[in-house]
Order: sequence, then C-alpha cells, then structure tokens
Amino acid sequence: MNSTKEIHIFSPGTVSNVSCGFDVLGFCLETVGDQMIVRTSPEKGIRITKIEGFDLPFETNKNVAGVSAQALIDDLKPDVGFEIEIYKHIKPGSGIGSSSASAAGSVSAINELMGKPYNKTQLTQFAMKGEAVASQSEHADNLAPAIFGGFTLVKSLSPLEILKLPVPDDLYATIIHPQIEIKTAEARAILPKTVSMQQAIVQWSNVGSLVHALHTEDYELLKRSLHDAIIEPYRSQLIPHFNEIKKVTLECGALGTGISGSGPSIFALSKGESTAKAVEQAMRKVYENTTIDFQTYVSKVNHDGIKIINS
Ligand SMILES: Nc1ncnc2c1ncn2[C@@H]1O[C@H](COP(=O)(O)OP(=O)(O)OP(=O)(O)O)[C@@H](O)[C@H]1O
Ligand SMILES: N[C@@H](CCO)C(=O)O
Repeated sequence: MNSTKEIHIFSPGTVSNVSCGFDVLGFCLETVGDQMIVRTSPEKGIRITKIEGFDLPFETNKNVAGVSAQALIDDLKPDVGFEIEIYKHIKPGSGIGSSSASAAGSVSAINELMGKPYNKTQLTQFAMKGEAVASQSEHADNLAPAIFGGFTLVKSLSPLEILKLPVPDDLYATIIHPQIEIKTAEARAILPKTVSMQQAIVQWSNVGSLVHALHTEDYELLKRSLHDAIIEPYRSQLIPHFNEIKKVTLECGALGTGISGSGPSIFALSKGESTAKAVEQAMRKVYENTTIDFQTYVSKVNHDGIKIINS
C-alpha cells in the first residue's frame, strides 16, 4: 500500500458501573469525548505523534492508545504502520473513561483504515490490553459502551461476551467532575476482597431489575434499581461532598445518582432534559460553595459509540 490513508474520529466518554453493575454495566456519552487522527505510514509499527490537552506518555508501551494498537497489529500483521494523534478533552483519572476513549479509539480507527477485519468484540479485546496498563486490571465496562454505543453489559471476560442493551428515549445523564484525580488502580485497591451474601443478593437483584427497566422503558423501576450496596460506601469517601450531591440531585428528581466509574466524577440519570439540567444546577451549587474546581455536562446516551468524523 503506497498512499497514506487517514481517519478522524470522535471517541466518547463513558460512565461505567452505573451504581449496581460494578465492572459489568456502562453507557456511552453523546457530548463528552476526545478526538483522534490515525493515519497509515510506510514505516511499520505504532507511533504516537501528537498529544494535545493533557500531559500523557508518547511511548507506545505506556500510552493506552499505543498498547491497544500494538495488540491489534501483533495479530493483524499489516504491511504498513500507523501514526496516532490524540486530542484529549477527557481528563485522565476523571472516572468518565479517559483511558478507554484512547484505547477504544486507536483500535477502532485502525480497523476502519484496514477495511474492518475485526468485529466490535475483537476490538474490545485488543483495547483491554491498553486499559490494563491504565488500571492494572482487565475490565471492559468503559470500553464496551465506547465501542458498541448505548448501554452495555459485559456478560463475561473469558470468553469476552458483550450485550448491547436498549436505551430509553428520554434518558439523560448529568455529570459533575471535580478536578481532582482518582486513579482507577488506587480506587480498586481500597475495595474489600469479599462481600456478604446479603449484599450480593441486593446487588444482583438491582442489576437484573435495571436491565429489565431498560428493556421496558420503566423509569420508576430504573429509579428503584440505581443503588450500590457494595462499592459506593468505600469510594464515596474519596469524593468531596458526595453524599450532599446525591441528596440534592435526588430531591431535584434524578432517578439515581452514583459514582461514575472509579470516580471522582458523579453521574445522575434523569427522565427528560429539563430535569437533567435542574440536577446539573443542584450539583453545581454544592461545589460553588467550596474551593473545588469542577466541570459539569448534560448528555443523552450516545447510541453508536465511536463516530467517524471524516476519512
Ligand atoms: N491515552 C491515555 N488517555 C488517558 N490516560 C492514559 C492514556 N495513556 C495512559 N494513561 C494513563 O492512564 C491513567 C488514567 O486512567 P484511569 O483508568 O485511572 O482513569 P480514567 O480512564 O479517567 O478512569 P475511569 O476508567 O474510571 O473512567 C493515568 O495514569 C494516565 O497517565
Ligand atoms: N469498573 C471499573 C471502572 C473504572 O475504569 C472500576 O470501577 O474500577
């Protein structure tokens, strides 16, 4: 192949866990994400040639975009190499899938450039190699919604099986991101190694009913399912004013409020944009009375995942 081919993509942020579904549930955001440009090059291998937005490693074996891309080309053995440019808008360590956006983005872009030799599950598998570098554990609950779009459930990691779930039409997410960094690896290290039977029963009942609520567009059931009996009590201690934000957003009409991924971002789900915006104002008020810098977003759930801007 002689001529250079190039693709420009939007790689979305994602909310994983969704309260009750630690390491299995996630959904994709419409308005939050990175951009990436990937092009073929005659020189074989992967090179990260530009990173804008945040200070991240250029070394292919340290940047998740490079690790994922390398996993793909180790399998595909293409007769070209690839240059990757990352325009980062999602702060690393934010809890809205910063590392996943890069890991999912590089493999999806290369797949497009090479004529789609892999399906979405295979792309997720390659991207997991990158995600493992960031969080020191293999999990796919941010990658799956970034690659498949919508709500996803990671049914199993080995073999990797991902289910795409329906998204109720009027569902909106509100996110507040306090500008502190919580590394996924550290937020995992504080979790208990075992859970009680009583906690497990509550949790799997909530996961089951949340999935049913998505299928039936039952917002009231969704509300009764968005609870986390296991992880939240530990991780919420790392997030300033978490309990207050939870209280005011629920008072405003949010269906549920929880930690986005491993935090520090907090997400709420609401029925309707006007409630989601009221929830945003309620969240902002809590941090406006403190010295904490923050950003907020209101977003529909993105149905398609990674988007090709042009190629
Ligand atoms: N391309 C990249 N984008 C983001 N983070 C990267 C990238 N490459 C390497 N990293 C490293 O990954 C870590 C951030 O990943 P981490 O999983 O902790 O955060 P996150 O992706 O925002 O969180 P979450 O998965 O909870 O949404 C940082 O140490 C960062 O340096
Ligand atoms: N499920 C993961 C997502 C963070 O990447 C966790 O909560 O640790």
